Amino acid sequence: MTASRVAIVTGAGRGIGAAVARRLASDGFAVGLLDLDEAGVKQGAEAIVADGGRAVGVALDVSDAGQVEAVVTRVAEELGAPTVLINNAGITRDNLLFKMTEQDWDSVLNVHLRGSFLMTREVQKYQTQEKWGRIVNLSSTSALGNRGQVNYAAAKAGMQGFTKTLAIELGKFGVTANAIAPGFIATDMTAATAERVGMSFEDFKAAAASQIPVQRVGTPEDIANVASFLVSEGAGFVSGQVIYVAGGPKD
Ligand SMILES: NC(=O)c1ccc[n+]([C@@H]2O[C@H](COP(=O)([O-])OP(=O)(O)OC[C@H]3O[C@@H](n4cnc5c(N)ncnc54)[C@H](O)[C@@H]3O)[C@@H](O)[C@H]2O)c1
Repeated sequence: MTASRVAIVTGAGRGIGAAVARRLASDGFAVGLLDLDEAGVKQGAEAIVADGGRAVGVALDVSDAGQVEAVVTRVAEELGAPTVLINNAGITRDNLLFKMTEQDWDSVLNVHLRGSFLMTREVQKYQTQEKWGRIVNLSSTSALGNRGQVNYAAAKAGMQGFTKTLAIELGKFGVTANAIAPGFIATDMTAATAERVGMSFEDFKAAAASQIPVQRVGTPEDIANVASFLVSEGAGFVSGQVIYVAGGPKD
């Protein structure tokens, strides 16, 4: 890999995004860690720098066009042209359809779809200029349908169509776009779901694991491993794909 490549990871303050940022740094990328949680990304960037890597952590709301433009420009100035983008920032606002508010709907679609659109529109300027790029979008097994998640399922299915279209439009510039669709990954997001349904996280994970063919829930590193491959030089002929990382298909 060219040592100077720069990656941006959104939602890098914790969970999957933080693990992907650490992994890309150890793969040799300079990493811009972006998140609403400024303390989280600053800490993540400091840890990468302490390990001898290059990184910057910046606060950002991915659904705010002005902030996206300013922050991507800042990362480019501090680290160099960002040519890898991991659209990972996400939220859930679960409710059955009849209880779901417009706010629940709008906030989830805004972070996942509007946020990924704004980030990608900004980063593709550098990718098309450099004639090389990698985009990885976080979808979910919920894209196939999940009770209590009409908003999230719609957003995560939307991420798949978004990804395939990016692959078609940007391929001629040497840019690939793929989606990772995780199953159950143990993070604060799934811990919050456990709390909401009134279960301990340990019991919730055990119940989930019993339904997964490999009999365990996933870790953020399981996702980071696949992201690492998709952004590598060797993955240049893989584009427009959705990779399910879920311990096997639904039984
Ligand atoms: N955990 C799972 O089981 C699972 C499964 C499938 C898909 N995913 C997806 O993977 C991604 C990461 O999930 P996670 O489990 O690490 O979640 P998480 O809640 O632990 O972390 C998400 C991060 O995104 C940040 N974020 C939220 N809204 C933002 C915004 N508007 N701008 C910038 N940052 C924002 C949060 O501050 C947080 O640090 C999400 O897109 C999620 O939907 C997770």
